[in-house]
Amino acid sequence: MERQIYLENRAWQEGLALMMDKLAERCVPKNEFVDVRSALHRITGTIIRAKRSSPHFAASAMDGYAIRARDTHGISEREPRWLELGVQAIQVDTGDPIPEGMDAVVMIEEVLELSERGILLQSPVVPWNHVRPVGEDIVEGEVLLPIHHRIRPQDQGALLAAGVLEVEVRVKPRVGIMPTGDEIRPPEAALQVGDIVDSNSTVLASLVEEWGGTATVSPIIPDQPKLLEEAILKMAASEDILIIIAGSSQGRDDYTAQMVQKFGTLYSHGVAIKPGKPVVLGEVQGKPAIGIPGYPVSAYLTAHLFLEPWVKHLQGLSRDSQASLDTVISKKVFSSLGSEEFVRVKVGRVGERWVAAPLSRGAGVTMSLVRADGILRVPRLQEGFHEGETVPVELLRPVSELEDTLVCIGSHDLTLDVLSSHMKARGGQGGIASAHVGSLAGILSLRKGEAHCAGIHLLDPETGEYNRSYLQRFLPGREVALLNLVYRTQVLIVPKGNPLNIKTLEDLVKPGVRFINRQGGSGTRVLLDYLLQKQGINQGEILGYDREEFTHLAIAVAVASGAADVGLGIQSAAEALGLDYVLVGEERYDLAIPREYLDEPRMKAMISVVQSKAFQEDVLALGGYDVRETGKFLV
Ligand SMILES: Nc1nc2c(c(=O)[nH]1)N[C@H]1C(S)=C(S)[C@@H](COP(=O)(O)OP(=O)(O)OC[C@H]3O[C@@H](n4cnc5c(N)ncnc54)[C@H](O)[C@@H]3O)O[C@H]1N2
Ligand code: MOO
Repeated sequence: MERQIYLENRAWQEGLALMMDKLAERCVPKNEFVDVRSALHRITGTIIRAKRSSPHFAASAMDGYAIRARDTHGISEREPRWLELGVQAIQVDTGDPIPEGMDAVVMIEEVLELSERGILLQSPVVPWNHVRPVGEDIVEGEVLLPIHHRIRPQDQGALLAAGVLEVEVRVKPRVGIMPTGDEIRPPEAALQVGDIVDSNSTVLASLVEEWGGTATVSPIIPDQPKLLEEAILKMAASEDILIIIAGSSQGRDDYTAQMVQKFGTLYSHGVAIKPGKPVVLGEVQGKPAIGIPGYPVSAYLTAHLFLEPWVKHLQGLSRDSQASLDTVISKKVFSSLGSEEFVRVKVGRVGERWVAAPLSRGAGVTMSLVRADGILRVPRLQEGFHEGETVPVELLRPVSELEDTLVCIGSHDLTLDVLSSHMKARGGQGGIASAHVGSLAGILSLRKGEAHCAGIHLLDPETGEYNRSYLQRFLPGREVALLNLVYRTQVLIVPKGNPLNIKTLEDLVKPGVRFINRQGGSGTRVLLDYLLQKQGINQGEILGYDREEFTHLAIAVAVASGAADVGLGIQSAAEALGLDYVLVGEERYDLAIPREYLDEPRMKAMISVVQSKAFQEDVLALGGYDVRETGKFLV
């Protein structure tokens, strides 16, 4: 088969419209009847009408006596009247049918006296007093639910009350999901180097369920045209929508587009989005066939853009519009011209403003989706957004949760995640939204009013003191508290067994030693530069001094993967990845908190967690931390 090298670059809306125009009329919703008791969340396929009235008999609305209203004409306080029990007054409870001939109810509290003879009343009663007439709630033939309504618990109640036992709903669209790739393994498999767990199938199947469809996941199909062909044809025979995961781009084993072309029609291979560009849009045997790119973030996003509309279409629905919020961007976002980019962001409210902090952009970083509070779209013809620009964010979490979130921008430390989960464990919804930009950039975020607190560890080379002088320099005139979070050990992170025998900073200039550095403005970088200067070591002689990463874990990963031989970072990052390390020194890591946020309930909740024993014990368990001043405000 001939390989097509260039992907198409039309707007994703155009790609979807192409598909819809060709297929929508052929793929139409179907109806079925289901028992109302198991119809929760199903979509009505027609107008649903009442089969009987409710109540279907006149019923007493109160506990008391059923009477004839006319028997009470002329009664007053001065002329009370006895009504004979069993003849003029019959005892009823709430919900009982009104006995033949009676037309009103008096409540038991309104009866002046009760004897064997009867009840004594002192005021007249109007007809239908405390009687629920037939059909008060529902009248036979009345419309109960419109078409295309998602059935809720209260709807089930009304349907049953109205005598509807079976309800006509849309048949759930059947989505076939086919994971492909020689390297893809089922979740329970023991993994060899190069193997990848099939996580996408489950994510896609769950999305399909959320959208009202049912998903069937096929076994994992290896990258062999013959097997792929068989599997696609089998899926086309039984499913309404076909999903082929991976094999969508240009690799040697990427066959999805060719398969779609061979057995149906290929409408578009590629659309102008990022991530998710190589998506395959087509039709096989009259069914929508979508080739979903293998990278997990790309898979999630393309499923939202192209699969959701089809699952909804087959139920007669259109896509729900996403709640959106105007936010201020905390960090410049670059984006390439020509593609619409979907950037995952954390969102929090600082003072009167909503702030969005961009998360990792990699299409393989599934945690960016787990952490994300929203998605920021950078339009095709724009090169990104400036820091401080106001932009709309589509929300992935309810606003109430975000209201509760503390925004912490600054240096990265593993204890921030522990802190966040302790806050949530105490019943707070929000926890901490942290963005890792380095200590100095964190202080600047405080200056711009974009964060409640900044994690900082900045050594003043003049005084050997931490943090305070930087606040005085960069936030002059502002009252800022310093809450100690931890003291932590900075180490040279080296591979297990320390093969290059690195002992001191001087070893960084040994021939062949490849270093990996932290970004300028990070406290770790300031510490490194301070120590190098003190020891008279020339930065220029360190191979890799210019290679930068943004977090301690990223440094540890670079060493673990062999991309570098050594980097400076915190001990807990080395321990987290099972690496060896050489002690360099201890440093102070504080949370800088402007005065005006100290009294906010979510800030008070955080401070009380920092001061708690349970939090400090969890921090110590990470290794490489000291909590001797944790939770203390330092001058
Ligand atoms: N030369 C080019 N290379 C690539 C291009 C390109 O335009 N030219 N596009 C890149 C982009 S963008 C994406 S997205 C990916 C799309 O990849 P494929 O759909 O072809 O999928 P694979 O290459 O097989 O896998 C990519 C990645 O995803 C993992 N994967 C696959 N299936 C699953 C699954 N079921 N669960 C979890 N993860 C899965 C797979 O192992 C790979 O790591 O191509 C770029 N390359
Ligand atoms: O477009 Mo791909 O989906 O970035 O990774």
